Amino acid sequence: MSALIQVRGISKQYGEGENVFSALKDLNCSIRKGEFVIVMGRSGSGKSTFLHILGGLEPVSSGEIWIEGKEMKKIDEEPHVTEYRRKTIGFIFQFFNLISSLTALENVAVPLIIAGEKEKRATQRSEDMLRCVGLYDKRDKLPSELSGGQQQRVAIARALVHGAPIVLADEPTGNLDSKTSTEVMELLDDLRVRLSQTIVLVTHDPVVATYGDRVLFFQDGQIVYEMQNDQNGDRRKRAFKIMDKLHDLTEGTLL
Ligand SMILES: Nc1ncnc2c1ncn2[C@@H]1O[C@H](COP(=O)(O)OP(=O)(O)OP(=O)(O)O)[C@@H](O)[C@H]1O
Repeated sequence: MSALIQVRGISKQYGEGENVFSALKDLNCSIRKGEFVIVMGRSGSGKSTFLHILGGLEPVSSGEIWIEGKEMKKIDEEPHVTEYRRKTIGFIFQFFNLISSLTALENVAVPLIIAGEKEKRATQRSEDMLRCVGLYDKRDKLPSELSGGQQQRVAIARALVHGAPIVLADEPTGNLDSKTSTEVMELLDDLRVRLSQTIVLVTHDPVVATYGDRVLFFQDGQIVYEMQNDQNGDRRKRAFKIMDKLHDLTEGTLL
């Protein structure tokens, strides 16, 4: 697998003068095409900032990011950044962020319609995607008529419908119970393999983290440890190993 995302010495500062705060500090990493990368760390360690920067929602203060061999600085300006977000990135959030007045099908179709796809084709692709997440029969329901897990599956369908090579997920199971969380993770992992996507996922949950190929542990805006997950090993053992490491790094003050 070749490097899809290259992060070279990036830093991110918020504020100015005396109030300047460094959310990311000289951070380096490389993510391969098709990899499933988990980002963990205590609250405020810079996980969401990292995801937002990768997604083109925030610029870096210094350093370089290369995506598919292109330097992001060149992407960072309009109109390229909007196009980058539309074509290259699929976002999944903790609170689903579905549009409450639109049906499941219409929500999934939104990125395609915005990208200028004809309505008939957009509907067809969205129906196919809803089939993939097992919700075709709920296509005409509003978000309020769906369970939390179903809403997140609609959000996953929306994130993947335009075939983005990179999926960025910020605590996608943070609002779900453990059984639904497992279902959502199984689905995401299955789709990732079927659609050849690369996922970077932020979570506080060690069980969710077991789905990744690799776990990056953040502390004070830096990656302080990396763990390869043995996908053939026992999931419970993997979760304990991750939990132990988190405990070591945060002295039990993570959550
Ligand atoms: N727009 C902003 N202006 C100022 N400071 C910010 C801004 N966004 C984030 N920060 C600060 O940067 C640091 C990193 O924030 P970030 O949201 O990336 O952390 P996180 O690891 O995702 O935390 P959590 O697990 O609580 O979501 C925090 O101390 C936060 O207060």
